[in-house]
Amino acid sequence: MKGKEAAKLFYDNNKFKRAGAAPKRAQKTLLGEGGVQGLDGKPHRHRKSMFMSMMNDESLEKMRQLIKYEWEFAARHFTDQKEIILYEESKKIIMRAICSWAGVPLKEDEVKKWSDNMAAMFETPVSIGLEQHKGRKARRDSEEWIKEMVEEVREGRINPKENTVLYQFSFHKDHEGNLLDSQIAAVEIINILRPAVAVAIYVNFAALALYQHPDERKKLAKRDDRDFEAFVQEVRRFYPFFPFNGAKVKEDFVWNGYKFEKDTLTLLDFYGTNHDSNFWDNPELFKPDRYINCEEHPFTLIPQGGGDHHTGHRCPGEWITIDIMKTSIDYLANELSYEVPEQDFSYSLVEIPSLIKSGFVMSNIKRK
Ligand code: HEM
Repeated sequence: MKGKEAAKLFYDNNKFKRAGAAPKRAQKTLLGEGGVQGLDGKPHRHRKSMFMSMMNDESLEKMRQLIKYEWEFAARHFTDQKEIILYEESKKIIMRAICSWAGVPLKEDEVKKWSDNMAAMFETPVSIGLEQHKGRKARRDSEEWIKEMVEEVREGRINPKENTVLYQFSFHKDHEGNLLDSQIAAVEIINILRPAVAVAIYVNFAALALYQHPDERKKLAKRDDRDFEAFVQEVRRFYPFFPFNGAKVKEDFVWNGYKFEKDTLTLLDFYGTNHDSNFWDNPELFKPDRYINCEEHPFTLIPQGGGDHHTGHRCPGEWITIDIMKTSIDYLANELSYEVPEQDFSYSLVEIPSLIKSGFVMSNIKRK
């Protein structure tokens, strides 16, 4: 299904459930088992509140400062190198910032190892053979790493600050008042780290958009937050990322003449909804101006899901995603000068996730 009305239906908790909707292969790599994505009803709302409580103003401001600090640190090193692959560098920048924000200790010489592990989980969810094996190993290793950390926090052997993800998730009690199993707490902490690192994919698409739309890039020189917001929203709408999600029908019902039978897996086409010409004017054009003075789009701009963040499955990481993108775009548009050598900018509309083939190579980087 696609489009505004279909999205409203998909996010109706009386009609659809998530239990049993995710394929095993994705659970073994991308999602993990026992996490918030597969819960429904009260257990879901309760677990979701654990994520949402971390997304307050103070905490988001902290994340903005951390990502700026990490970009600044990385930018200094970019100027010593002949060229860099933006995708590889931004995964490390984000991993440092998100671990620091989440209270997860990460040694500098382990940044690459663990950011590669996070990436392997989202780069392989639909793959088979060796690639699938790589994703599964990354999940096993990462869960073991974080599970041990949760146990150490509980035993008082490491003491993260109270307002961090590591502390809050380690001591979170479920809707029946029990501590989460340490394995599940690990799955949920990874549900913060892994998708944050995946924002590197959007950073890459933003770099491509800046390169291919120099007039839009010029607008960002004024550093007006409204222009940054519009640019980010258009990158999230225009480029492919998480193409669809699935849910199962709760009880038989009929909608617009279509019969939905209990337990039928139903997919909502996120990319198709973001490009639906019934709603979007010239959806195949990259046009950030379309967001100036317009209202919110809870069921039409759904790159990270739609509906309500608290009661539904919409991504709780949207604010962090947008903030990481804004800071990264500011560095790419205003803080750095660089050349973009000839390379393969193509990306697929059928692979999950869709990555720019070259990873976006930048050379001769200087501070402005
Ligand atoms: C790279 C950018 C991101 C994309 C494209 C993305 C996309 C999505 C999508 C499509 C969903 C499912 C929505 C649904 O089924 O209704 C989702 C859920 C989720 N996302 Fe994100 N996300 C991103 C970043 C983040 C970040 C930065 C975090 C955490 C800091 C995060 C944490 C989560 C969690 C915990 C869920 C499960 C929510 C639930 O089931 O209630 N995501 N995301």
